Amino acid sequence: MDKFVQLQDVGMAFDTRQGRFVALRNVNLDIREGEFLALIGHSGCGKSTVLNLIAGLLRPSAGVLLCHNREIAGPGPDRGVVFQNHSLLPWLSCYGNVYLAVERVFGAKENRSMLKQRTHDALAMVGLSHASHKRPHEISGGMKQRVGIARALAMQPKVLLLDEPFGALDALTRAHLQDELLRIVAQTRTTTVMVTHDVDEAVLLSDRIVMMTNGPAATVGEILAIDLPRPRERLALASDPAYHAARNVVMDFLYRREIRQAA
Ligand SMILES: Nc1ncnc2c1ncn2[C@@H]1O[C@H](COP(=O)(O)OP(=O)(O)OP(=O)(O)O)[C@@H](O)[C@H]1O
Repeated sequence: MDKFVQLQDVGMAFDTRQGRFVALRNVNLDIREGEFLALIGHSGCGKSTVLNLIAGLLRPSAGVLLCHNREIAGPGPDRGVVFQNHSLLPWLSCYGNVYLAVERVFGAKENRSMLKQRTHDALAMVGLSHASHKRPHEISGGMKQRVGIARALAMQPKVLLLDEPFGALDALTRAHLQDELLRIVAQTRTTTVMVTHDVDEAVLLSDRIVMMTNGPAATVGEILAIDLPRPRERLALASDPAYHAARNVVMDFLYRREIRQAA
C-alpha cells in the first residue's frame, strides 16, 4: 500500500496562558509501508508534535490522520513509540519491561510460553539477552534505549515511532545503535518514523527526509528521497558523493533557507 500513514491538512494549536499557539499548519504527508522516514527541523518546529499526533497521544486541531485507512483516534499497539528518555519501569527487569508490553498486546490470545518467547526474541534482536535480568538502573543509557526499542518492536507494530531515541547518547554509542537500527529495520521491514536533529543520522537511515519549516505554524518544507542503496555501511558512505550531496541538500535547507531565529 502506497499510503500507509496519511496526514491530511493537519493543524495543531495549543491553548496556552498567552493565548492560542499554532504549532503546525497544513501538514500533508503520505508515509509508505516499509519506508524509513526522518523528520528533521530546528528545535521547536513541531517534529515531536507530528510524531505524537501519529502516535495518537495528541488529537489534531484541524485535518485528519489515517493509519491503514483508519482514522487515528488514540494510542494503539499498531504504533510503537520510543522516546529520547527511556520510559522503562524502574522496578521491573529488562525482561519484565518487555514482557509487560507483550502481555498487553498478545496476552488474550497466546499462552505464557509464547509470550515468553516473544520477549526473548525481542531482547535478542537488540543484543540484550545477556542483560535481560537487569533492572534499568543497572544498565547504560544505550542499553536502556535498546530495551525501549525491543519493547516497541515486541508489540509488532505497523509503525515504529522514534522521538530522538539516540539524542542523549555519546557519539560512539549513538553510531552503534544507528547501525543496529539499520539491521533491525532491514530484518523486520517495519515502517519507521524518526525525529532527529542529526543530518548524518537522517541520511544514513532514511528512505526520505521530511524537512520542516520553522514554527510557529510550521509545515513540511521539502522532502528529499535518499536513493543510497541498502544495506548501508557508514564507512563506505563517508566517501560516497551521493551521500554528501544528500547531506548538503539538508544542510542547505536548515542553515540557509530555514535559519533558526535566535532563542
Ligand atoms: N502542550 C503544549 N502546549 C503548548 N505549546 C506546546 C505544547 N507542546 C508543544 N508546544 C509548542 O509547539 C511547538 C512545537 O513543539 P515540538 O516539541 O513539537 O517541537 P520539536 O521540533 O519536537 O522541538 P525539539 O526539537 O526541541 O524537541 C513549540 O513551540 C512548543 O513550545
